[in-house]
Amino acid sequence: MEKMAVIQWYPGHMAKALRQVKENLNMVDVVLELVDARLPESSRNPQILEVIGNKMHIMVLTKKDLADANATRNWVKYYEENGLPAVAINSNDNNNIKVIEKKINEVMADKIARQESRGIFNQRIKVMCTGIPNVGKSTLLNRLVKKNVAQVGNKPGVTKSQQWLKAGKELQLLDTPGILWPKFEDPLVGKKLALTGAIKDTLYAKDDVALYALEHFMQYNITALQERYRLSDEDLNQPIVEILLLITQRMGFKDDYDRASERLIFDVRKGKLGRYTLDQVPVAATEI
Ligand SMILES: Nc1nc2c(ncn2[C@@H]2O[C@H](COP(=O)(O)OP(=O)(O)OP(=O)(O)O)[C@@H](O)[C@H]2O)c(=O)[nH]1
Repeated sequence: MEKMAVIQWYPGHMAKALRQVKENLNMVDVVLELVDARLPESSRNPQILEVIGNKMHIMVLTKKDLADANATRNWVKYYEENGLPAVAINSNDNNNIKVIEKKINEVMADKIARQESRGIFNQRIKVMCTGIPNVGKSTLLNRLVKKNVAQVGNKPGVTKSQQWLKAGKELQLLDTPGILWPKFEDPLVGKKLALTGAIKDTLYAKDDVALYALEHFMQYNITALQERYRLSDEDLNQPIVEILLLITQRMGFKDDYDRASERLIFDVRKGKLGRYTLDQVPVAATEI
């Protein structure tokens, strides 16, 4: 992934956003750490985690409608078993929003009880919403607030500043811009983030990401690949680069595999090859 190695994707506003998270942490009761259900671990920003420290926090696996349902269940179970409250949601479904509200109340129950024993009632719970770009922070906030207050975009980096919003009678929410970390130790993480739309499209080599997608679907959902691009068993016996060239031809793009790669990535993002989860739950994990 040559392009990724040389292009600067950690602009000033991300460094600033991380500083803001740090500065506001004392003001909030609970942090929602939004991760993409299709890649829960790869979309966890280690810098955000470091800043959050021991603050009470809830893992929110977004876009569960795009992820493999079984894998999502296992991820939620995995986090919960490791002492981290977790919920999976589809922000486009209002019913899912209640799940978050319930979880926040659950996590805050002890603190609320302590406040009430001191005669303090009806304090709004202050919630900070963090995560990488395009993970769905603004969409979730808009749902919780029940109006369009945060700007939503299907490309990363739409939210540029922080804002406090009131949600119902109980919550006060702080939106933050998406934050990526400066360097991916594992190049695979970069490919997964690119494939799912967390990195600007101009910042990665499309064919590299398309080849990764092909490898994933060859292993986990070969039927979807065959059906979508009319590939026979024989076609799939070829080296992966040859398969990409075949798909390019099937798409009618002759030898323009850059264009085909773009289309393939788009298809994966839109769920045209079915639901998928790129991160596998660790089998014998003891801690996170
Ligand atoms: N399918 C699906 N799409 C979602 C969900 N949540 C958000 N999206 C879509 O994901 C894209 C990004 O959502 P945003 O809410 O703008 O993401 P953000 O985290 O605020 O993005 P930044 O401003 O870049 O930090 C939009 O196209 C949303 O419609 C979800 O649960 N399911």
